[in-house]
Amino acid sequence: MSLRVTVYYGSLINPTTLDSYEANTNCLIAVNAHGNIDWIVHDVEPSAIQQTLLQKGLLIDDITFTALQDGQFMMPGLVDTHTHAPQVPNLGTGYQYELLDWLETFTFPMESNFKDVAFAKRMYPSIVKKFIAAGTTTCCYYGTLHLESNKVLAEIVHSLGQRALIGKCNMDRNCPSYYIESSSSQSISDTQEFISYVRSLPPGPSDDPDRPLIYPVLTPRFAISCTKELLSSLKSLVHADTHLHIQTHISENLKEIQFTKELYPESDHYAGVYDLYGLLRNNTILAHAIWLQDKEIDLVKERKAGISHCPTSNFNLRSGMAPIGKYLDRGLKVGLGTDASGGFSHSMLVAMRNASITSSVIALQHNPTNAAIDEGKFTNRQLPLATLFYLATKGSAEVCDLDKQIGSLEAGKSFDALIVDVTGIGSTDLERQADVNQDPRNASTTGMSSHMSSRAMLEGMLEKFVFCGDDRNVSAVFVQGKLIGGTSVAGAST
Ligand SMILES: Nc1nc2[nH]cnc2c(=O)[nH]1
Ligand SMILES: [Zn+2]
Repeated sequence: MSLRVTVYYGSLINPTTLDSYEANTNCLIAVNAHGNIDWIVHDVEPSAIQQTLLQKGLLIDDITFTALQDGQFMMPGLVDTHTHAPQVPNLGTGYQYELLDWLETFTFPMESNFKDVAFAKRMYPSIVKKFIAAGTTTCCYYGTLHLESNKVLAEIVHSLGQRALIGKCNMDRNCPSYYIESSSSQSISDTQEFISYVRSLPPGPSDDPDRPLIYPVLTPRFAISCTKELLSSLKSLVHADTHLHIQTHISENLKEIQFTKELYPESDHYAGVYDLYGLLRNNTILAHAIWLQDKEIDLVKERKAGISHCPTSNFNLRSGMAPIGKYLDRGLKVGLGTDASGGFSHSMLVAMRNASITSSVIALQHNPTNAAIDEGKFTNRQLPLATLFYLATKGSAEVCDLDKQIGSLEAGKSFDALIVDVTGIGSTDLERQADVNQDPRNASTTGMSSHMSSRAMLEGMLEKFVFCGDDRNVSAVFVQGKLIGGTSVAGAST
């Protein structure tokens, strides 16, 4: 990376709270040589750019300057809080089954292929590139149970420049004989080796060990697939390592919950099992969480663990609809996950759409006449665009306990960002809006757009991207300041 400061100029859409975001035109964002954001200034007219740079101590000749084009805006990168890299070859298949049969029939057979390291080396590069092309700058990956193939996954993610949490699955019971760990002690020693391996990878463009690209994440697959002996060992491991992230599945499917109850009669509920083994804390990511009881919600909140809402998968496997509005009103941290291949898409845009549909169906169930309701801000209501945007970025960063560093574009944070280009999505009106957005002086001469504020135009652009966009609209993907993907990159492909 060049030692020069890079300055981006254009529209910026940035999440702020659960139900609001900033949308500003003519923003300058300065990114330093380590890929961190030095400063952001809003509403700088083109004629004032040089003066603004001078005030910041920069000469235009000393920087790399990139101006966004009409129809483009910057936003923080998407953060996928839950997906399975080795299941991507199965995308779109197997949805005639519910969770436990689906695991047995489709998922374990596919994952077991990754025993072969050569297979992992062949498959993982294109899998990771798919997530990058979709605008996912940070991804929480489940790997398989295989130590060496998980190292391959970590190496590939690292070399492609994506930020990620990567976990080696722990699973030593209730799995088929061809895909199960030989003992809890083997599971633990492989896990320890994997954690050390990931932590020994170079930090990446930041050059800062406190901002690594890849984090290890402890990954007990779910309570059903772990013996108590294994969970006890994992407890000691997490107790000794408070920085270690944890991810697992919880309360996804009613048969799964029943089986968990039978295996762990000593616990009051599903969340209680994980709590008993010290697995609920501020850096724990709990995937699905569809059927949490009230006391589980309280416990998860008290432990500051986060929920990964995986609505596409929840529909496909007919697991249920997570009451995300209720969780938000109860103060839980919530992010979104694609959960490939329970989810049929690697794209967080698809997760956002299905989160919207889930909330709409819940709203219709509870309030079919759309009467005024008085149940908190989000409970039983359709989630607005601002909330979907927040969940996919800042909310997901909170769930990963990385919100000090990523999730929004702010001075001091890493420049993990997208340049989105919405020209060509659906409506020529939008292109006219985009023209106006770039130069407000055009507003009086551009048909229907003339009465629209730049805020309204940017809202329209974000909405179009979320509901109608795809990889083709992701022009540039930056992680820690480095351009790692997007359609603007020569040879970009998925
Ligand atoms: N959706 C989903 N749920 C799980 N529970 C345990 N393993 C899995 C998995 O691979 N996918
Ligand atoms: Zn999953």
